[in-house]
Amino acid sequence: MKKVVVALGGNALGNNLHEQMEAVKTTSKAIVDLIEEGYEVVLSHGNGPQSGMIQLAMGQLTELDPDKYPEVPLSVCVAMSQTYIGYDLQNALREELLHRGINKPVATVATQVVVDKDDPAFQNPTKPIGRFMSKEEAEKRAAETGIQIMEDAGRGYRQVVASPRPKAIVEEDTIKALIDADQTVIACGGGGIPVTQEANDHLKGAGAVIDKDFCSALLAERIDADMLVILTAVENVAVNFGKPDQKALTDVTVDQMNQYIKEDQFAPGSMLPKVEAGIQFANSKPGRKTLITLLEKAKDGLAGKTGTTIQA
Ligand SMILES: Nc1ncnc2c1ncn2[C@@H]1O[C@H](COP(=O)(O)OP(=O)(O)O)[C@@H](O)[C@H]1O
Ligand SMILES: NC(=O)OP(=O)(O)O
Repeated sequence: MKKVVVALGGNALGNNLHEQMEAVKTTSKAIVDLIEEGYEVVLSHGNGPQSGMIQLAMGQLTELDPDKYPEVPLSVCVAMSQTYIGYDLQNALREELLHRGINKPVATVATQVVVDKDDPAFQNPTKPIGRFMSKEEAEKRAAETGIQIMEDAGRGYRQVVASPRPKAIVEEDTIKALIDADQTVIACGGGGIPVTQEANDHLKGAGAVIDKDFCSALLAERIDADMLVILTAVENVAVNFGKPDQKALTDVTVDQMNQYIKEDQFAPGSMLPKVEAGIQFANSKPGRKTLITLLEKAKDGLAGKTGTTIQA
């Protein structure tokens, strides 16, 4: 049986609970299609919009009464987003599996991911989170609250936070045990809850949002997956993206992708981390491949009919 890690884009999960509950229905159909095809699927997901939404909501409580509601660290907002999204996803998957007569338990693992406290990313925030804003609104919020902002792939302005590289998955053995028990696992949501290793076995929450594509690549390596499948809002990675001569990429080697990176073909904070994570996984062992495509095209992409495939 082919083992695949499917990384689901946070921007495809909707901007509120209602949108998310609708989105996970479509997602579940696409994922159960793969399970029916015989793939062993491990699911991860983004949380960019959701972690920002939770941080904003928690911040409003603090503004109301800082003594009663002290500031909630970003690591806790990420933990909340894992359960907020995992809960909806696991319920929708459970329902879709049962409707198709497949008796397969689904579980979300609250996953902590170790980052290096000296990671230079802590000094250079690049991860867009929360809602999209106009330039004027973003600049006003930055001046009022001290947040850092960045233009996000032609879609508007967003807050940016530190995004250190994932080094180790604390709950790796739990995830493997659930896979071995033939359960469908949702893990490393939102790139994992960022923690640093401290003295006396203590794990301390870090103020960051790990890129879920890098974390999914690490997860895929650690569970010895055959393929990393990154599902996002475009069917193909493109060169000259957004320009009249835009060209979709289909089968690309790691060397070609590295050349395109040198040419600045992929936007930082959106497509660049996907391509870099895809290269990392494809390079980690002979035969491993990464597919980047649309959620609705996952089945066709795995059948080699569409999407962008990266291999060494
Ligand atoms: N070269 C490129 N090719 C395709 N898409 C690109 C490229 N550069 C930037 N993008 C943008 O990246 C987006 C995917 O990133 P993002 O929305 O952050 O991912 P996620 O689905 O994980 O939330 C695409 O929808 C597209 O707007
Ligand atoms: N954590 C993360 O990478 O989320 P998005 O995919 O939603 O940006």
